[in-house]
Amino acid sequence: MVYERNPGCELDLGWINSVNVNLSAVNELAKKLVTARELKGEYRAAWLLKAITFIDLTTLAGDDTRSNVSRLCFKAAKPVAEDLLNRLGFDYNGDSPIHTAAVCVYPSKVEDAVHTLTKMGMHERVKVASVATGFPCGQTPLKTRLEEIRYAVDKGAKEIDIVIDRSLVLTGKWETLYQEIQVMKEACGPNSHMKSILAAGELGTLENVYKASLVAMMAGSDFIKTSTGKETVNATLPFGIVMSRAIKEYYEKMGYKVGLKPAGGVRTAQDALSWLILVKEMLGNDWLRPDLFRFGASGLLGDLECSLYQHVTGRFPAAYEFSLG
Ligand SMILES: O=C[C@H](O)COP(=O)(O)O
Repeated sequence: MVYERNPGCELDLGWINSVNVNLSAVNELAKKLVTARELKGEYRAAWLLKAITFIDLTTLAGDDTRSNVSRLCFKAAKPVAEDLLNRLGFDYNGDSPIHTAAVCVYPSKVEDAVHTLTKMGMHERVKVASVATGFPCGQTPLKTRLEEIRYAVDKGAKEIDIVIDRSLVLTGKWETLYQEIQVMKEACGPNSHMKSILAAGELGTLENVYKASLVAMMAGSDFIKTSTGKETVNATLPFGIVMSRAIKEYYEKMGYKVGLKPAGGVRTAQDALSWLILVKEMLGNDWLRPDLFRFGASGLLGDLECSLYQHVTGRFPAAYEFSLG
């Protein structure tokens, strides 16, 4: 996976203040995306497999342990039962492309994930992502938030999912938001990719989601991510539409491709297909690569595997036939 780094640009308040979102057009498009996901036949299997390669397989729970993080890593490295994968024409030998893009854990579990993936020889292919900066609320002092990033990088995280301080968006403090994200990017250092979680469900309006997306990109975010998974409203298609528009506009003006990561509540194969169609329609095939698109999900993989099984056998799997992970 080759990352394109976003160097960011100066904060452009004129650009931010010119943002205007047509709510009914966004909702209309979101409805169409739900209808468009009814893919059939071979295409469907190919898209389901592709969806697996975009997952940041996540565990962000208070009871995470070294062993459940290890299990997560095994599942990330071999996400589909081997016999099912064989029936789809793939295997796990050599350079199998079938693995998730990353695992995503708390900073204190980064070392465990790096250890397991290294032992499996998969650490170059399955990245270790860590949430940081007072996840999920981002309400700790900036100094502490930056230390958390440095800790996770030091333990081997190659991707850092920061959370923004939503109060800065709600009070229109764009300069402070920009400066905070900029120093967070610096703290990630030259080798760790930064995803900025906007927590769109807490930003009040779609216009704020658009503006926060632009500020995050101007400050150098390599990805913008919808949600932490802990808000009341997480990854919705309207958020995805608005954030994709912002990504496209940023690309057209600045020439850098920033990635998109819907996260939180993406649980079914149908949800995943809607997102893939959204990205294809709004950003184009260039974005359908793990370095530019991810799903942050703890439960999606099981349903993708189940749908692949159904595709191959024409029936739902019995519980004993494979682990849904
Ligand atoms: O960043 C990833 C999210 O926390 C995952 O949310 P989820 O558990 O609803 O899939």
